[in-house]
Amino acid sequence: MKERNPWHTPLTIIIAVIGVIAIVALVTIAVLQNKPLIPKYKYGIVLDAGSSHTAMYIYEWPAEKDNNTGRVEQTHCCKVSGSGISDYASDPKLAGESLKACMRDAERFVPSERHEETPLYLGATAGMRLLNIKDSAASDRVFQAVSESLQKSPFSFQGARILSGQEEGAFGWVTVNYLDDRLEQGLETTGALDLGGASTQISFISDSFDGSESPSNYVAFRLYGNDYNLYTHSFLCYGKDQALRMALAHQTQSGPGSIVDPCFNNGYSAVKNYSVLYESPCVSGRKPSSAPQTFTHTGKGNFYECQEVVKSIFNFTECKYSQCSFNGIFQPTLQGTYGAFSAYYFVMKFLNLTDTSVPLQSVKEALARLCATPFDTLKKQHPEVKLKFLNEYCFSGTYIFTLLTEGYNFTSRTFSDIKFIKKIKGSDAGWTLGYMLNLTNMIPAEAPDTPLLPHAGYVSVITVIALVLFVLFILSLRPLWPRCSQKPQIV
Ligand SMILES: Nc1nc2c(ncn2[C@@H]2O[C@H](COP(=O)(O)OP(=O)(O)O)[C@@H](O)[C@H]2O)c(=O)[nH]1
Repeated sequence: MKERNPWHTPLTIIIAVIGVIAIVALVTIAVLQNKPLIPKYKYGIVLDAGSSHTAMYIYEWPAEKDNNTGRVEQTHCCKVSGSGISDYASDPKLAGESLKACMRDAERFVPSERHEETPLYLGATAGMRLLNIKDSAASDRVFQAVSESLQKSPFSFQGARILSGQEEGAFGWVTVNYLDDRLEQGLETTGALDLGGASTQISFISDSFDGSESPSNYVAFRLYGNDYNLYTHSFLCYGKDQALRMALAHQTQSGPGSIVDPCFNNGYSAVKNYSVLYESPCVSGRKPSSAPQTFTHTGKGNFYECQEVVKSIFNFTECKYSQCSFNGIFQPTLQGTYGAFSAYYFVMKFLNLTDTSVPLQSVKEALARLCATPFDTLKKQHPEVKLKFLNEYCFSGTYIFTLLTEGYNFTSRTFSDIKFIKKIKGSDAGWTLGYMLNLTNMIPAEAPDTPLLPHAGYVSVITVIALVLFVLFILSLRPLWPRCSQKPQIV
């Protein structure tokens, strides 16, 4: 006769089934309870109304993670066609019209059920700062027109305003460090170098700076439980387009009918209007009293001579502080690494000079070669590059080199601390993300509480504990285990 399996008693089978059901239920509940919710995103839109153009950025973050960092990402960027809003001073309505195509784009990228709650900001930078200096009524009319246009969008329009240079510098620094996850983790921060069309910003933390020597360059932050004493300065008129105006103004002081410019390649020639050149407040005070209507601008392409012209737009001597960058502006000792973006990136990328491990002398030599290249050859070498940019690379490269080395005092040792960047983890480097994070209170002053274990770790621990409990439970029933397999003992 076949012997019965001693485990096949009704009691052990019932215990095993209940045990398995209990474990499955425990793990299922743990997984469902703690599973991140189906990603539902929230959105924010920032329009960067720059001097040369406007760009719209859409950011998204998981709805349930408002207070965590490293989670806000740029999902879309739309370049507004045409020029910057400050160029519409004579016809402000067109400034509002120009934004419409990108706003329609935003309606497609942001799910319609989120439209109403999505904040929409417009921040204007140095182009509008200059228009405001030149004609504040015209600047108000431009803001009126863009605000009316944005109010018609389905988003929650939060206003249009000019950012101060200090805000532009500080928010650029926040963006770079946020995207690099340096703020939440309390890591050493990286400085931010931003070169726009009309202004340039430098922002960094220096141990030697606590704000006492030059309070106007000081911004204090408390982020994720850490205090930061940030040095920041924005140089109005030292963006690359206004710097070029100042260099041309220097060369046309006497009102000549033509100039031969070492910062433009040999073979370049254009007729330029005196009144257009001198309309900017950066140079308007220097307009020659007698000059023809136009002048012929031709190039001769010489880096070393160009550097002399570029140096003439800086004042390196005046300084009432312990140390200065230029124009009598205090700057503490450079420290740490730097992310250089916007026009720094465009120009250095074209020049193939984004690798800063090359010696400064090699950068100089590359610039000397570029400036010495005849313009026709340059056009043949780069048929894909827009002429308005190609014309100016000799000037722009020389300007960047001079600004960094003579202006901010980067040396052949510290130059390699600069990284020329466009994006970090898919989001553009610039002030817009930092601006939105600040306005939506998305970076807490204190570090948020974090769960003891990550989700996967939590589920594993629960499963292991459940199994151990089950085994212990079975073992505790040992007295009930059938003993029929034991041999009868002989007494
Ligand atoms: N070489 C080059 N320059 C660019 C490009 N896009 C913009 N720029 C120039 O870079 C400068 C800075 O541009 P941007 O960061 O948009 O500055 P903003 O308009 O002042 O905000 C301006 O002089 C622009 O004309 C590009 O694709 N290539």
